[in-house]
Amino acid sequence: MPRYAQLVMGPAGSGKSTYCSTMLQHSEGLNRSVQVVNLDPAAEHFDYPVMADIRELIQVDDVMEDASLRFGPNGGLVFCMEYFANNFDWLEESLGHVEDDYILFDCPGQIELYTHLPVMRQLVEQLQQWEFRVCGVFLVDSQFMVESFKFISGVMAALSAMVSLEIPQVNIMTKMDLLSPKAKKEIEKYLDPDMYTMMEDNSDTIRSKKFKKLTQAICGLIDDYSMVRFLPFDRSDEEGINIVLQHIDFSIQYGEDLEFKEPKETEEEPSNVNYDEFFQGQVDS
Ligand SMILES: Nc1nc2c(ncn2[C@@H]2O[C@H](COP(=O)(O)OP(=O)(O)OP(=O)(O)O)[C@@H](O)[C@H]2O)c(=O)[nH]1
Ligand SMILES: [Mg+2]
Repeated sequence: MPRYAQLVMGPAGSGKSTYCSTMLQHSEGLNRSVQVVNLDPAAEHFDYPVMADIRELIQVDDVMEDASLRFGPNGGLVFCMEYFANNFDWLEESLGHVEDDYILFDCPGQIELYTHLPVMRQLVEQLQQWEFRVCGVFLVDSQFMVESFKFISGVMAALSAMVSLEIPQVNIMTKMDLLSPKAKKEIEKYLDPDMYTMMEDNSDTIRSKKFKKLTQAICGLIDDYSMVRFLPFDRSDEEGINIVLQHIDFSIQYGEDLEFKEPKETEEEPSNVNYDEFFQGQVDS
């Protein structure tokens, strides 16, 4: 039986932990069993119950306090993640093995983890060895995507995660509820972008010829290969959350091997009781 995982990634503050707790609640509503693992050794608070927490293995504060290491917060986090990569047996033990496992991994926000450090790729390879089908979920804050140059850098960040992890990836624009109606309209063009038009709209602002050419080449590459698309995510919109979940499920073929489960009987009982009472009433009268 395959197991399923979402690797929830993205820059600091992009909404990863909120996404995990929203997705967890949404899945519970669908009667689906989903668990969350916190992989952020610097996490201070999150509002979901965890199946496992990396802070039981190692914490950034402890690393920073260590006089022989002398790390700051960023170096400390990288150290923690490397320590984690050398101790995957901790994760194996914490995960156990439940039938139809579906696990969300809430990852740290340091962008270098997804661009050039090997840790996340090692994690993906390890999960695949444990029979997980892994989907990368890359979150970007929609507030920072409403201008085309910010958008291009968001696309590049998502793209570097895609290239370095080599797994299916769903890109998401978070915090859509915070956008004004005007910005919401504006952002539609970024969800399914035409990179050529976007580049032309802004080519006057690029002064250097070399940069103009480079931006043109990057935009062309992204457009020609349909490399990056974004799905909107509004934590209050159940239908939208479902669309995101369907895309992810599809990319890891979730559901194909599932056996049919009888619906829970407890939900049926009250209506049966009412019928019984109704018919009893008919007989009595
Ligand atoms: N309005 C709104 N706020 C959100 C949404 N998602 C996240 N936030 C807020 O954005 C802030 C950061 O969210 P987190 O979920 O902690 O982001 P994160 O990516 O886990 O942050 P780090 O782990 O520090 O990298 C919090 O104050 C959240 O309440 C959203 O969809 N809508
Ligand atoms: Mg977080």
